[in-house]
Amino acid sequence: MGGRLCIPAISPTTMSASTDPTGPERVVAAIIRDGDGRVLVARRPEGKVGAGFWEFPGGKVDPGESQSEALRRELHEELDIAVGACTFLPHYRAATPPGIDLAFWRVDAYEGVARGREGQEIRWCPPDTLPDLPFLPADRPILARLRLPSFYLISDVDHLGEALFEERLAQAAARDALLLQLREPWPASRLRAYAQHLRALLAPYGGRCIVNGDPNELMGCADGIHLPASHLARIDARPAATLVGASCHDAGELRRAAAIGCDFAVLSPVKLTPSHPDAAPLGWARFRELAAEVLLPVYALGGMTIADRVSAETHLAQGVALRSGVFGKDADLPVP
Ligand SMILES: Nc1nc2c([nH]c(=O)n2[C@H]2C[C@H](O)[C@@H](COP(=O)(O)OP(=O)(O)OP(=O)(O)O)O2)c(=O)[nH]1
Ligand SMILES: [Mg+2]
Repeated sequence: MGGRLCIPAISPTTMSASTDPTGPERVVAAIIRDGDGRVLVARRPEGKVGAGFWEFPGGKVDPGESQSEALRRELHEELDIAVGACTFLPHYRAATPPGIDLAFWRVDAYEGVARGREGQEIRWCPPDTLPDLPFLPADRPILARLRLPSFYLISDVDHLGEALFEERLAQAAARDALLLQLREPWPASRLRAYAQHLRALLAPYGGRCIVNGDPNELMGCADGIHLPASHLARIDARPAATLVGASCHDAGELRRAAAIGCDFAVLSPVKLTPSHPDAAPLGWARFRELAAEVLLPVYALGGMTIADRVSAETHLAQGVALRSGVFGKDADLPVP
């Protein structure tokens, strides 16, 4: 996941199938979730390339077909479902070898009961269990994305006070899947104790808490660790935590986060922010260029609001990172 990647310029408006026989094979794959957040995956049947490996349902785009037409046809053929609304996911980029152009779409609505119509095994799996299945290698970066929500919240406890912070956090967690970073200028003992408390608060909502700081001091107290950029520069191996994130500001730091196997990075500042008035903002165009160089999920940080989520995804971000003070203000909470 390290080096420079060639990202094909795919956009929903330029999606008709290639008629150039020397062009890449265009393939569409579907992310279908049930009400519990489980994802539908299929095992490639005997006789196909990659038989026995797991994949996301889908297949090749026929000449003259748009991607969404191909998606509807493939899911009818493979799963016997009629797809309604579906959404292109520009930030879902697979590690496909040259010659294949694999685009992911989210199925927002469908009719029917999915079944393996071509004799293939299908399963509904919680995203955390997907990495245990033998997946087509190209899909590995997609599995990492599926474990992460669109919102990465950064704590603001010293500013808000514990009671108000926890009230806002619970409100937000009830509305949307959340990953929270506990980031406070506290001694490790206080961070450890409060991280455990927050983890218990978030667990009933399916939210998770990771803690910012030195992995040697904080390991095991939360669902993971967030590495400050200064720490990322000093370590050679990924800390053995369930989830590991890293703060990055340039291409070198992003490549390093990818190389040591972080699960995600946060890239900042995207816009001007009162907390860092002297830092030159990257802007969305530069953010996209930097995010395109790694397959690692990258959150956008700096001057973000909840409404920036859509811009973030079109600029290849996993989602937006924002401080809880901003997150809860004036009931400005995420739309489910
Ligand atoms: N459908 C799908 N294909 C994937 C994924 N990951 C991945 O590398 N691929 C590759 C495998 C194949 O080389 C190609 C898709 O081919 P396919 O065999 O599904 O195409 P198809 O459904 O049209 O099948 P066929 O009629 O050509 O047999 O893309 C994935 O998650 N889903
Ligand atoms: Mg297929």
